[in-house]
Amino acid sequence: MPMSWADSVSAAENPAGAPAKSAYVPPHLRNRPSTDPLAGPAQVSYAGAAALGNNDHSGYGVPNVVGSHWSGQRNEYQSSYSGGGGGRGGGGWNGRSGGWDRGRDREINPFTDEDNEPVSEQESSAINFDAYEDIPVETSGDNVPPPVNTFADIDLGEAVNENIRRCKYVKPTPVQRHTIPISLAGRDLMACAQTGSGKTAAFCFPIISGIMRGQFPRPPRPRMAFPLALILSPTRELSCQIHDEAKKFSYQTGVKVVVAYGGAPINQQSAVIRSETVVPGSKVGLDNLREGNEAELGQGLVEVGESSNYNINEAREKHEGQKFKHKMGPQAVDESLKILEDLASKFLESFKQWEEKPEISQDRVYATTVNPRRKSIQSAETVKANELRELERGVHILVATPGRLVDLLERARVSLQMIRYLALDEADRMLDMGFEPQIRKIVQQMDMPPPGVRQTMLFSATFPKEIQRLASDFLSNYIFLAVGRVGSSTDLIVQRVEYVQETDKRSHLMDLLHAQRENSVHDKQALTLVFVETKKGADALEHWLCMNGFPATAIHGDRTQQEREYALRSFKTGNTPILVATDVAARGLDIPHVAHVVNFDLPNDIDDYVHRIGRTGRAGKTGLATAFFNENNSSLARSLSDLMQEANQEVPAWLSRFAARSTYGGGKNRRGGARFGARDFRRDSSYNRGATDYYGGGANMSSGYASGGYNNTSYGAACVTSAWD
Ligand SMILES: Nc1ncnc2c1ncn2[C@@H]1O[C@H](COP(=O)(O)OP(=O)(O)OP(=O)(O)O)[C@@H](O)[C@H]1O
Repeated sequence: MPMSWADSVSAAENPAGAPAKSAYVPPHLRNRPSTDPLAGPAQVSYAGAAALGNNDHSGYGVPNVVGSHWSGQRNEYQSSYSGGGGGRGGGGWNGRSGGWDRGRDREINPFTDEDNEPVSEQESSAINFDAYEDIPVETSGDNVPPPVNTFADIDLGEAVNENIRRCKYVKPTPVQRHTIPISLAGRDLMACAQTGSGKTAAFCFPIISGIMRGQFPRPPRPRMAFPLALILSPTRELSCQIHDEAKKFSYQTGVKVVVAYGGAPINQQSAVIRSETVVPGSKVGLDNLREGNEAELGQGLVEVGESSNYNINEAREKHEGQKFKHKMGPQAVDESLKILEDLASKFLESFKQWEEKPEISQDRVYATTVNPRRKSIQSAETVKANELRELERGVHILVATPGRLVDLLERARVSLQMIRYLALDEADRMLDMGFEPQIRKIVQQMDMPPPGVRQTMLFSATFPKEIQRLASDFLSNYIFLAVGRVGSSTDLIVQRVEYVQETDKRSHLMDLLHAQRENSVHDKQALTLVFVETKKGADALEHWLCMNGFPATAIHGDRTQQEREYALRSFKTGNTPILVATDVAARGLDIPHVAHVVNFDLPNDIDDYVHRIGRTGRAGKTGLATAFFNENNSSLARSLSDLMQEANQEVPAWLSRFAARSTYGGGKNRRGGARFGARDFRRDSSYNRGATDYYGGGANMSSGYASGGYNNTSYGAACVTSAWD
């Protein structure tokens, strides 16, 4: 007879009640010391989303959702573990004998990673939860599960609870209080909450907990990954960050998280040799060469040649052992670049052939190409053997950027047919013009179960209506949740706008930085993030700042992955406390101690502004954002002025005059109708006109927030049509 998850816990702890036969053990219960070594593990039944109170997901019983394909799947799921465990090596979802258990033994403790030093008690208590107390919350949709107040109110499982303690999260943030019960109930969700308010944990906790509770079939094919959950995000850095967070939340649970993102090297070691010694951001690399460090090209080459053992031999023979010795003049540098160029084409050649012959060793095969403009080596295409190996070992949660995932799907490295949970972080960005085709391909045109079978969660701080409309294709009878005003910035960020002509921007920035330096003698960790509009602009400003004695680094889409990672690390550690960035760093990145965000160039869209300034003022901490505004930004004046008013910021009179003159621009969501992305687009009268009633015969809007309530706050203040009007 099937047991509930809670029963299985007690059964595992009480061997007397355990079935005699070997049976499936949820990952979080494996490796627990048993009082009776002969007792078999507990048997659990599938208790996925459908069984957790979801009133619209009938799980695999959803009739005719996509025809017989899914009906067949359902039978398979039901039968896979009946009778308990069987099969391979005492269970383990990935079908590898003892795989998860061994993996858990070797699991690196993410809480001791030097990049992720635990937050001190003092720092933790500095998180100002009071800042969130009166935050307006609105939910709409059928039967919205009520929010919880504490983590103890939610049954996430002891292993996750322990990790929450390790993270020093004392209580859930508002978005977590509302979304976790909704997600645990198996409901689809479109959630909008302010930057830095804890959305990552809000989607990770229920996914991890759901996987721990669930019972899933073994993957049908070896050498192909069949993740149960997919988390998509728009940038490599954000995917890595989510991966790091998810690893912490799932530590010692047995749930395995893998990240797949484009452009990183297969082998960090050889990549470091190439990128840091030979040519990172060209400048540093070439300086390295000039200043006497050895460029260990020969060594890198040998590694590649030996492991790929394929077509690279020619290049290897030619260059093996070559080292570029110190004090290289410009001529030697040019010469080295020429050799690198030659190598790059060889690598590319080898890469192409490898693509056709995947049985060839994947170790350390990578392709590079030379970017002549910047005279640097760029990883054009990278085959990441480590990543592939990780995937092959089995994965529960795959965190990926869309491009890389499409690549893996097309090469049949990953199948989405077992996906139970789909989360899109920065969902509005993922569905705007740049990403939409890739997302549609992944979600609708591959083998992912359809809405209603999988559980889908979309998160962002901004949610323009047209994007909501697109997103609804991916959802089934979903709940819309808005925590804080949709698309607004948090009041924790002090926003300043200064009128600065283009030609004065640099000197103005210099003044700001000088003032900051004087004021922050004792605050060495304060970091400044400077946003510019173009990649070229980022390079130029970085260079200019460095020349003027301000240690700066830069991140943008033309930089190699190694350069991007290096820049971010250098910024985070405070080695270069100024980071010049394009919008590639605008979303999601959670960098402690960013005290000041400068919009050197303002973006064209107010949502981008919201995300950019949201790199400061996170998790209840305060921050400062300064924007340089001039005539070129006129189209943003009105939405910027409104946004600032809503966040109780002082709006300069000159900006109000600009705003009065201009119509709405700078924010597609702001045009027409209620502003600030307003609320659930299904509540628009135009939505239901002549259309099927989304709520199945009568909208049931509920304001999910009991205490406070947004009507009691100042958010509907004079002059401002808030999202809640
Ligand atoms: N319950 C909690 N208690 C304390 N800190 C928390 C809690 N939940 C999350 N945090 C911290 O808050 C910070 C911001 O979280 P997160 O990056 O998930 O924000 P976000 O809402 O996704 O922001 P963005 O919109 O910019 O992507 C992180 O440092 C995270 O560790």
